[in-house]
Amino acid sequence: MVNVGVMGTGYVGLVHGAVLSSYGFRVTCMDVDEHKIERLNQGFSPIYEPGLEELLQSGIRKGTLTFTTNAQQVVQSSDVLFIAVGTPAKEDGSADLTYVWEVVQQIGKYINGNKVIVSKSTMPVGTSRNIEGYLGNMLKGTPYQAHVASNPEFLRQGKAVSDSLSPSRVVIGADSEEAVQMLKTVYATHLEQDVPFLFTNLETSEMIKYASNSFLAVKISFINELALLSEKVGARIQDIATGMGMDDRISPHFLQAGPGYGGSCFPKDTQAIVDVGRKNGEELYVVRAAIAANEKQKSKMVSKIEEAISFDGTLKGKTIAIWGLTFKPDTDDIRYAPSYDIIQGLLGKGAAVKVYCPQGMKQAARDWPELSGRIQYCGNEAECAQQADAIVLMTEWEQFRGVSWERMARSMRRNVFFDMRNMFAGDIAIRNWFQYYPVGSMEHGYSLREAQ
Ligand SMILES: NC(=O)C1=CN([C@@H]2O[C@H](COP(=O)(O)OP(=O)(O)OC[C@H]3O[C@@H](n4cnc5c(N)ncnc54)[C@H](O)[C@@H]3O)[C@@H](O)[C@H]2O)C=CC1
Ligand SMILES: O=C(O)[C@H]1O[C@H](OP(=O)(O)OP(=O)(O)OC[C@H]2O[C@@H](n3ccc(=O)[nH]c3=O)[C@H](O)[C@@H]2O)[C@H](O)[C@@H](O)[C@@H]1O
Repeated sequence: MVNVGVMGTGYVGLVHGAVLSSYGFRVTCMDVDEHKIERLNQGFSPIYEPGLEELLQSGIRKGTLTFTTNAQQVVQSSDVLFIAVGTPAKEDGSADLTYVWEVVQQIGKYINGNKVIVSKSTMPVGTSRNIEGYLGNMLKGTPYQAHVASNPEFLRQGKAVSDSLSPSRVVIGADSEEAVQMLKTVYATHLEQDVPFLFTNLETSEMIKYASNSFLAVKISFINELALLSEKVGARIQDIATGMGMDDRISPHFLQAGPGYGGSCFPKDTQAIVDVGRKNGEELYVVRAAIAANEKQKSKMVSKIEEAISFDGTLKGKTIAIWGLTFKPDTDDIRYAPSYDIIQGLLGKGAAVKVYCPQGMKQAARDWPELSGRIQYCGNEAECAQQADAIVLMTEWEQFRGVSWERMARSMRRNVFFDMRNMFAGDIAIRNWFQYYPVGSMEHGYSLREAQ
């Protein structure tokens, strides 16, 4: 039986480790964060991800899943080591590989046999080759070999467990036959399930990851720009997306207009690939435009709110209720969430801001200290809406479907609803109580009859 080590227990490492343990592999997950490891050893998931805690507890019970802060232990007890640490953006947009190199140095220091080293983290092209070179040097004069592979992760937060159990594809970049064979063993279940596999070299595999995320970001920015135009010319963005999506070559996915993409990956990965382009003398104009359009989208949303509710020419004295802080539903992650920019924009224009989010409030209080004392955290949607002039729905949490529009509206000073996700675009009831502003159609001129 193969022993698996995973270094880094974030959204990717933890889910990956838990899923592999459910296939019966003996998995050790390692992290430098002692508090996280302590919680994990008690069977608690440090992140909110549907289905994860059950999987963790089952692995712990069966004895196939263990957690440690000891790098030596994980390196020496594993046949295959997955690197799943963060690769955040630096100030200049390039990927910060500090954590990756910390891990690689630990592997070089403690390696005690032949190992397969697999990058799951998203790393700029050339990084795996550098890791191969570094470990090769470290192992000179020993009988050991480090077989390096790139195996990018494509899971989505909020669906991380199901995406890991049934991935869209498995991409394996490797020159070494040992690495390929090891990964075929680890992913035997996916091979049996006929999940598509792509074998390629290290560089191509690294690029596939950035290419995929950048392309999705381009798609979102494209539809968002058309949404802004649609609001001016009387077209309806959702119907445009439907019409475009009927063409198989375009596909209907990732054409949902909104306040701009966020999360820990699209913003940083688009910047990182532009940086790689520059360093190699190739300006990536399309990706750069997607980044610029995303920034524009967020500031346009602030202007839209300002124009609609500054009946006396200012946002000063207006209270705005923000529903949803996380960058998408079913996650507690607020990294690069568009809600942050919109809150800052509204505060900058003098509005008072109240917020409610089913999962993101603890994180916001911790990670956005500059907002502390400037926004009011609320216990639920109703408390947030109370005495507000407008509600701005930033994240499409399903629980928002359960609210009573009448109750909300009656508790507010004014009844304006900005639906940044078009969650209620087809809902007649909300229009009985609110002046309703979706993204990408000419509301509130969009009448009840048209909505039917
Ligand atoms: N979050 C996501 O949905 C996806 C992320 N990715 C990529 O996967 C990588 C990891 O992302 P996340 O899981 O979101 O990151 P994360 O920030 O949630 O977790 C990273 C973990 O690595 C740990 N760490 C840092 N230095 C370490 C060291 N020297 N040894 C052991 N552990 C260490 C941190 O304490 C943290 O727990 C990134 O490159 C990201 O771009 C890829 C696909 C999806
Ligand atoms: O590399 C990563 O980390 C991951 O990044 C994204 O996954 P994730 O960030 O979890 O979330 P998405 O569902 O892709 O959404 C990203 C952002 O785009 C926005 N979005 C998405 C789709 C859409 O049509 N419109 C839109 O505005 C979402 O609201 C969110 O803010 C990719 O979808 C994953 O395949 C990839 O593995």
